[in-house]
Amino acid sequence: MNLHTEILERTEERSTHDEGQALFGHPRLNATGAGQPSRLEAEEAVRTLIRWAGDNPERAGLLDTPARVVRAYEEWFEGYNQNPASLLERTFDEIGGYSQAVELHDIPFHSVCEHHMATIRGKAHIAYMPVDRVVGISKLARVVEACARRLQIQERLTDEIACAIDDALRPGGVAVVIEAEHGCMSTRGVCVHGTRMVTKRMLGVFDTDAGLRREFLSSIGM
Ligand SMILES: Nc1nc2c(ncn2[C@@H]2O[C@H](COP(=O)(O)OP(=O)(O)OP(=O)(O)O)[C@@H](O)[C@H]2O)c(=O)[nH]1
Ligand SMILES: [Zn+2]
Repeated sequence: MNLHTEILERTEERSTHDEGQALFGHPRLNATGAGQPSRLEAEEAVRTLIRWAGDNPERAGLLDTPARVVRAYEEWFEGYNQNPASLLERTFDEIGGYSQAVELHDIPFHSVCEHHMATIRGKAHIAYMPVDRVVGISKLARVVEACARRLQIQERLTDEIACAIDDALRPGGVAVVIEAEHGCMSTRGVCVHGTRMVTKRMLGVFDTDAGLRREFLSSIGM
């Protein structure tokens, strides 16, 4: 089967990923809402952690810290208020005869590991094979942000980015590679610096066509 036929068949036959488990509606991505503590309760929790760390939340330098931390959480976890797929709703279909992969490399991101709530910092590389339409390229970086600004493990982050693009754009295939350093490994526990965790999610033609996959991986230096 040639690549074009494969893409068409995929477009016609495939169903959405986990129908009824759309990213935003999925329980793991929709943890806020009912039962969400008030801002004052959240600030009190930060005071407790300051005491747990061994310091005094009433000393002058720490008085405003709980409010700052709670505001910072609103930025670090902004993803819970975003629906990644909806960021890809506006598409462009005047793409001439363009029929090759579209790639965006080296998208920096910051996430928080769900085991230790330590920083995951790294970059994502994305490719998709458009079928008749493309998305504004900045939207791919926005999808990474929306998925990363939550409590995550890297494998799921990789999967969610790929599935959001796949569900929204219905392309011939999607490839997502993430390389990241985990603060929970470098600043505590085993205390190993400079390691890089690499995860890959290949869908559609990037899964079935080894040549295409190799081309993408080699274009990002892998
Ligand atoms: N697979 C995977 N593991 C992760 C990720 N982020 C953190 N981890 C690991 O999750 C594991 C949690 O292991 P536990 O044994 O429950 O926790 P722990 O006792 O704090 O483990 P150490 O980090 O080895 O001290 C650790 O090995 C972390 O390195 C991730 O994104 N993916
Ligand atoms: Zn961790």
